[in-house]
Amino acid sequence: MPIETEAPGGPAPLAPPRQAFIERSHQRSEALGLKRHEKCGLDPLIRSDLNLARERNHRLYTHAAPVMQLLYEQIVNTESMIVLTDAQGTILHAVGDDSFLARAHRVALAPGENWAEHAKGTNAIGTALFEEAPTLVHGGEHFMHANSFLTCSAAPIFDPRGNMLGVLDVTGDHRGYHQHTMGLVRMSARMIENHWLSDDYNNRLRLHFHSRPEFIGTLLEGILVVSPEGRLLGANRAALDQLGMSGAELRSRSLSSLFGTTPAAVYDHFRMPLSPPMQLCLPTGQSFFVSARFDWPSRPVVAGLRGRDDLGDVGDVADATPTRAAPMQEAAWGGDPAGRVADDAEAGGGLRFSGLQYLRTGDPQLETVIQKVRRVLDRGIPLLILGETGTGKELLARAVHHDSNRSRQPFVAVNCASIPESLIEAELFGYEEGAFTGARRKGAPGRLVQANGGTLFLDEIGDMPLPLQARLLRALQERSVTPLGSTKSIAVDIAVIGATHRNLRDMIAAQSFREDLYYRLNGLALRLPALRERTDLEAIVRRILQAERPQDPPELSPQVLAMFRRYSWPGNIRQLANVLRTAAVMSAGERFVTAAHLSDDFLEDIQRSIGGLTPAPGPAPLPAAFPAPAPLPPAWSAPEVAPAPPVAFAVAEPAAARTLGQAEIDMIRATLDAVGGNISLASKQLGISRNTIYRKLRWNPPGDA
Ligand SMILES: Nc1ncnc2c1ncn2[C@@H]1O[C@H](COP(=O)(O)OP(=O)(O)OP(=O)(O)O)[C@@H](O)[C@H]1O
Repeated sequence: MPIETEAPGGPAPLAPPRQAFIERSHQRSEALGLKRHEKCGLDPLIRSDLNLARERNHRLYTHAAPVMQLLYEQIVNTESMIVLTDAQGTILHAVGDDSFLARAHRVALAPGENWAEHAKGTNAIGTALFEEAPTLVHGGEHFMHANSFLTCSAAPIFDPRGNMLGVLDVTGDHRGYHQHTMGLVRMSARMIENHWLSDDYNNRLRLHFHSRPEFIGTLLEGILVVSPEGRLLGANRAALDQLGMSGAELRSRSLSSLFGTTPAAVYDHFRMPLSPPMQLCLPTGQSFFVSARFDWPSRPVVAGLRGRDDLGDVGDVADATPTRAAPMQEAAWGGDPAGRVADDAEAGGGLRFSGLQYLRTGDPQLETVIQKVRRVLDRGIPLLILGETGTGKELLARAVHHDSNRSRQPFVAVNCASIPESLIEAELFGYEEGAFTGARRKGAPGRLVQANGGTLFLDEIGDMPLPLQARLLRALQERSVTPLGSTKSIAVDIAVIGATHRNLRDMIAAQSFREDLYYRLNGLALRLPALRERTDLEAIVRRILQAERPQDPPELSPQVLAMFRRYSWPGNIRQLANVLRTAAVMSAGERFVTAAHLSDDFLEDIQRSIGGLTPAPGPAPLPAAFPAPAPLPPAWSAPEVAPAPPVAFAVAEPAAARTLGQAEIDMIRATLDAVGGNISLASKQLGISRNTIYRKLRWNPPGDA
């Protein structure tokens, strides 16, 4: 619901603490030599610096974008805007009503401008940065008179270790001030922080808690991240608030000193899928209800699990709400669709989590792949996984490791394309103390040695430079590694799984990949189907939505499902997961994901990919800082309230023009083709890093192009 406009006015007269807060900031502004009558001239970063700042803060924006969009829906048509800045106060992105964006631009409230106190004096962004606290600056409280037509509510955003990431701000005309805005901004900042935390620690045990059980799963819940040994690794702000501790204080504690329990006891409690939350007490006697989550793959689930839904809730170890019954389709594939298989050897005849079983969601091509893998499991046969980006190559490698008899040893993944060429050798083989300038003093063991006893996953193996291919081959054949700068070799016992989206045979013909290494890696080649070739799109969607919103997993409306089925998914399951992650947040509280919950970038992409659709009156105009969307088909333009029959798409328009980002990707692809897929050569020709090439060719979530 949009914010109601209030009668002109402002916040209640300054309460003493707020008054002191504002006065302190005015004193700082004066001490900085700023003048109240100064005109806020434009002094933006040059375009490339802004792009650099955006690139540096890409992750922040990825997490903030869906939240900003949600927030924008609340403030649309209220003469206001939403601003995201980095930790230095530079505006990275702004969205808002066109007319207000134009007014804000006149006082330099626009991307590329810096709003730290030293640049603009007292203002919500700069003062929130300085005070590291949510800040409201209204009308004449701004230091510079030119800004006194604004009312600004800003909240800092922190990572789970307490580092400042940036500021989220809602600014509007001061006559439209509404007391709820600050609350909305604070909650939105918390949402971004919680996303960040889940993303950082998605394979760790996470405890979700609150003193009232009904608040678990809401933005008010505290989240603690716990290491297998019981150390507290991170926490969200609600956790610190509830526990009354700083991040540093919390990190010095352990789960047992805080709550008098251990990870093993937590796992034990949540062994049963429908276990109620635990009740845990601080040493002070304050009591909390706690539920726990962790994401697969991380440990075997033992004993007594009964059938649950097809989603297997991806490692949820606690869920106070009952889940839906298993759909027949998945049950028909045999075993427990959540990935559990009977295993008498484990846990006294209990059930064991199977990574490969987890991947069976009904696609016959994948089924064949899994059958093949099962036949060679633990036979010392190297696997080579082929498939487009995002098809699940790493997930399959992890599943193989998980189900193998090496599962208790490390799984080490190395992405050969994302490590700078000059560092790959040291990264893989390690180095001795003082082996080269810039190396860590003590030396490093190298990934092959780290994987000893376990599995080494060499992702993007086609991007390994030729000289290193020879070295890798030698290490694999001799089963030993000699670190850089050392004369001693170290014996290693590793299972190797390679993966690539390239055609290695073509590379061999072009002499950019060694034939002998190819045969050494290719004991069994497995091709993962692209998402568009798979028949289990719906099952994968259900699984991802369940993982995103375990308490109330939404479903796709028939329109969206129809679109998804027709789309080509160039980024495969990674792209699907990103789209659904955003949609799950956007559709919070609703049963269906509709087109209104999808990002405009994605809708534009779909439109281009499906090949031109009937233009419609179009959605509400997009804020200036987002690229203008292509017109949407009628079914997408109005908010869907309930599912309706699938839409028939009429081909009426030529495909939309390429975006700048697409043109860039095309150029990278063309260059790569011209140099036979050699990333190093392409990066030299294009003047960009190997890393950038790699990143751009992966499907990136909507954000900075
Ligand atoms: N069957 C699946 N169910 C749910 N999520 C999946 C499935 N397969 C892959 N994913 C998710 O899709 C994303 C991409 O998977 P993964 O990294 O394994 O792909 P990849 O082929 O190795 O990609 P790249 O070639 O770019 O390295 C991950 O977030 C992964 O968890």
